[in-house]
Amino acid sequence: MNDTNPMLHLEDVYMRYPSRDGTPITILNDIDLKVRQGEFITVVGPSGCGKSTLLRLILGAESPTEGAVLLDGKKLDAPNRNRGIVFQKYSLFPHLSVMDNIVFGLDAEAHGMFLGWLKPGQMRQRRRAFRDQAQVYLERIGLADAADKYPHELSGGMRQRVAIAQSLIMKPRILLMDEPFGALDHATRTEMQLFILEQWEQAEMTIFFVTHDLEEACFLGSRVLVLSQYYQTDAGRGQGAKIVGDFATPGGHPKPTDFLYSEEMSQLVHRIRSEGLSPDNLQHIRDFNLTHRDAFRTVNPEEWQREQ
Ligand SMILES: Nc1ncnc2c1ncn2[C@@H]1O[C@H](COP(=O)(O)OP(=O)(O)OP(=O)(O)O)[C@@H](O)[C@H]1O
Repeated sequence: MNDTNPMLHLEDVYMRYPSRDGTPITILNDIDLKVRQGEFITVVGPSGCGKSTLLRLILGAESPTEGAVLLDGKKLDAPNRNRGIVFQKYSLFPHLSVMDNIVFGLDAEAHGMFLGWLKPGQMRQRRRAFRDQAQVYLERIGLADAADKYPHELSGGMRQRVAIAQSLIMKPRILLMDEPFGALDHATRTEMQLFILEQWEQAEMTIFFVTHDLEEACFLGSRVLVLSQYYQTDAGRGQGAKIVGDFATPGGHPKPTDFLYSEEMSQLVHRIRSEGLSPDNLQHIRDFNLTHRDAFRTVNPEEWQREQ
């Protein structure tokens, strides 16, 4: 990686939120992360450790309490078309057709930029051009015949395709995906994994993809980041999450589908698990080796202790 000149640099980032009694709680603790253009970064870690917070910082929806998020060496501005986001649910407007959902971002942007000086005829022409562009994306996502349908008429997988197209049409440099396939059944999920790899290849984007599924993280990512708040430092027990693992995935990228079932992949999953996380077994940040089976699902310390 070109570490000296990364596209995105989270530089010594701390994120703190006020707790109920007003004292600040550290969520992200000194995150330093350099990312180059075109990486497919998957992010795993215990529930509540700060994965979505990390995405919000990269989106520019929030600013770090300390440190900086730099894009091309400059402090990140407010969210804009350079950075798209797809959530597990609720990315679509239920009252808009598939076509209008996809066109929405372009329309909103044009409305903000051109209102007041475009003549009605020009606006109509521009809108037609947007719809033509959306049609290209509809074909790309295999939903060319669904332009006039509404989200409630679509399956979960189809809805997520539309949500992805809604982001892609803005041609973002960075696509942020927060457990986008978490609500899908196994078959649809596999189909969507191949779909996003295809889109990533075609659009040459950088992707951040949060998931609780380690297999998914290893299959999709060119790089897997492990974020966790369970660690010790020389100063005592850690506060807030750090990046405790940063793995380049083998198998080339995008990987052949049979990588999903390969020995190489199960070794990587095992390695991440064994260098992973459990609240009961705090390790020094230098030598993580935490092995609870649910480490990457739910590790709320009280819950975990109750389960034992
Ligand atoms: N605006 C906020 N104010 C206060 N606390 C917040 C705020 N946003 C997030 N948090 C807290 O920050 C922590 C990290 O939340 P975040 O949603 O980033 O974790 P996560 O790893 O994405 O969780 P999950 O895996 O469950 O989706 C949580 O304890 C959450 O309650």
